[in-house]
Amino acid sequence: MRYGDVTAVDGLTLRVEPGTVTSILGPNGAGKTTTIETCEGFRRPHAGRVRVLGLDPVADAAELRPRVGVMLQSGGAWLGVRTEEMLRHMASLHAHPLDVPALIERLGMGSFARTSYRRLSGGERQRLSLAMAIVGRPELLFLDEPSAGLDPQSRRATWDLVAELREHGVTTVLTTHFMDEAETLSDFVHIVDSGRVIASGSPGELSGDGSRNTIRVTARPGLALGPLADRLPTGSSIEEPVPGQYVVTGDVCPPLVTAVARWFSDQDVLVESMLVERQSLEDRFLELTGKALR
Ligand SMILES: Nc1ncnc2c1ncn2[C@@H]1O[C@H](COP(=O)(O)OP(=O)(O)OP(=O)(O)O)[C@@H](O)[C@H]1O
Repeated sequence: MRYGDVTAVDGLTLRVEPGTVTSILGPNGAGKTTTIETCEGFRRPHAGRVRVLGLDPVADAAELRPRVGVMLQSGGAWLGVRTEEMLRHMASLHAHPLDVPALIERLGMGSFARTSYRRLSGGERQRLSLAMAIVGRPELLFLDEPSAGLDPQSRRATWDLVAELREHGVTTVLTTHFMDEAETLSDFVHIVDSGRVIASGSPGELSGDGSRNTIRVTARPGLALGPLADRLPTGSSIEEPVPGQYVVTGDVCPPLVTAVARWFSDQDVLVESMLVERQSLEDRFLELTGKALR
């Protein structure tokens, strides 16, 4: 996908399994929104093939519309319309919509049900957009930064809703900058940078994959580490950054943990504590995409 000279999405390949929650992560400008909008049929790809529920999002838009829920990054409602009115309108476009008052109650929108869109706060608009996306009981849901600007309560309510929809077999594809959101909600995560997928997997696989997992050992200070360093596999290292605190860095696997424990035992040193620390999804994200601002 290009905008003039800018190639926003560049040979990106990803597949979403039915009934799962998939998160697309990436720095600002990575191409997430463009990807999602292409799947929603709002943009026609310049090259490549996009299929949504087996259909072409542009050519088969009429067939897809009732089956797909879309939450855009910006609004989707017109300024003068009241919250409940907008939801009732959306519901009227679908054959078997959710009950509007129940949805308003479920998403805590009662206090602004009669407020016009123009007067809604950013978070209230977000909640209305989410409600608009799900009121038609979609099979597939696209959520572009669903919890941006939400307070913690609304964020949790959004997470609960996505998890509940998943239990009912709904497939969700979302973009987010919140790593905890991706970690909590997703079955699969795709990290996108410069219009391409650069890493994919479950949140556990992605964060566990990294080279920055550590074993932290507390024991008698000042041990000579050379002999242990010699026993460690290539790519691992050990240091004592604080007296009595030893840190082994590398591909932390069960044999490495055993080797480290055995070495301390061979020195007749009592290990006071030993902790395996896995890097977080955020650590992995920064490792893959770099720390420079975009
Ligand atoms: N309408 C447009 N016209 C020109 N360039 C655009 C347009 N929309 C997006 N771009 C450019 O395409 C690239 C990808 O943008 P996109 O909005 O898909 O990124 P994103 O990953 O969703 O970013 P963010 O996290 O900031 O929302 C960026 O370089 C952006 O400047």
